This record gives sequence, structure tokens and C-alpha cells, in this order.
Amino acid sequence: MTGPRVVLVGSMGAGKTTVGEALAQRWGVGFRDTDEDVVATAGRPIADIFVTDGEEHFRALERAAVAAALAEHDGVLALGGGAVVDPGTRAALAGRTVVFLQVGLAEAVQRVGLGSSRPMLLGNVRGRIKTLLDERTPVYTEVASLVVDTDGIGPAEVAALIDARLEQARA
Ligand SMILES: Nc1ncnc2c1ncn2[C@@H]1O[C@H](COP(=O)(O)OP(=O)(O)O)[C@@H](O)[C@H]1O
Ligand SMILES: O=C(O)C1=C[C@@H](OP(=O)(O)O)[C@@H](O)[C@H](O)C1
Ligand SMILES: [Mg+2]
Repeated sequence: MTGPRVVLVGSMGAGKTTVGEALAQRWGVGFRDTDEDVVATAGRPIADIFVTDGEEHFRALERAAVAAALAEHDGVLALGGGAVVDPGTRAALAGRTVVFLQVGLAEAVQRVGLGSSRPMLLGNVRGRIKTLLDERTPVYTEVASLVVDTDGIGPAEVAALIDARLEQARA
């Protein structure tokens, strides 16, 4: 199957964007992030899309961005944390190399910060991340062909670990 060399999924704060950039650099391939594609299409930040048009509208833009990226991009692809909640997106990931970047609650909160601008975390960052981790961890696990625990290791090390684990899996 053509398409991205690897797709990164996982919670907000798992490091999909940061590790994805590091991995693309390591491999000398392009990097794409569906959040960036949505922002470019809408011409405004994610928080503005949520405020003005609501989450449903964001999810529709995200669904289209994921479908386009899966069809067009052959490098590293990072999804937004909620993209895999869509059943069509999950089906489109079947048979692809999908890495679930796992992060524990405490470290996810530390990474995104208590004053996060991510609209899904408004109100109580720790409580919202806990709820989303509980709801979505089974979904991330379902779509993943590889699970990498990122707690306590920096982005460059996570990228190196993904590289090594994928190499191992190919051998
Ligand atoms: N493995 C890691 N160790 C420490 N900090 C990290 C790690 N991965 C990401 N970060 C930091 O956490 C924050 C969120 O990372 P980001 O890549 O935006 O996550 P995601 O795209 O999964 O929401 C950023 O400030 C980033 O620098
Ligand atoms: O988990 C979510 O529902 C979201 C995650 C965000 O992406 P990151 O996971 O890259 O932070 C972004 O798509 C949006 O704020 C919603
Ligand atoms: Mg991201």
C-alpha cells in the first residue's frame, strides 16, 4: 500500500508533532501534520474553529485532511489526538504502519501545560486528559501496529526507538 511511511497516533501531549518532525528529519523524508492542514484550509487556528463553528465542524475538516494526507503523503504523518475516533479514519488506517505514542496522565499534563490552548482541554486540563485517555486508549491500541511508551524519554530518543522497533519488525 502506498501512503505515509508511518502514521503517528496518541493523546494530546504524546509528542506526535514533535517526534514526527524528528523522525522525518532522521529519515530525510517529509513531515505532515493534519492539524496544520486543517489550520491552513480554514485559515484560522484550531481554537478559533472550535469557538466559531464547534467541534463537529473541526472533525469534518479533520476527516478530510486525514483522507487527503493518507492519499498524498509518503513521509511521516502525525494525526490530531481525536482523529481516530472517526470510524472511517480507523478503517482507512487498516494495513498501514501506525505507531501509538503512549504517554501517562501526569506526563501528558506536564507536556501540554495547565494553561493549554487546546480547546478539548478547557476547564480542567488534568480531568479532561484523564477522560480522553480512558476513552481513547482502546481506540489507539486497536489501530496501532506498534506501541511505543514515551514516558521519561525525550523526542529524539522516541524517534530513535520507533526507527529501531520498525527495523526489528521488518527483519
Ligand atoms: N518525549 C517527550 N519528552 C518531553 N517532552 C515532549 C516529548 N514529546 C513532546 N514533548 C513536548 O510536549 C509538548 C507537546 O508535544 P506535541 O508534539 O505537540 O504533542 P502532540 O502533537 O502529540 O499533542 C511540546 O512542548 C513538546 O516539546
Ligand atoms: O485530542 C483532540 O481531540 C485534539 C488534539 C489536537 O491535536 P494534538 O493531539 O496534536 O495536540 C487537535 O487536533 C485538537 O486540539 C483536538
Ligand atoms: Mg500535534
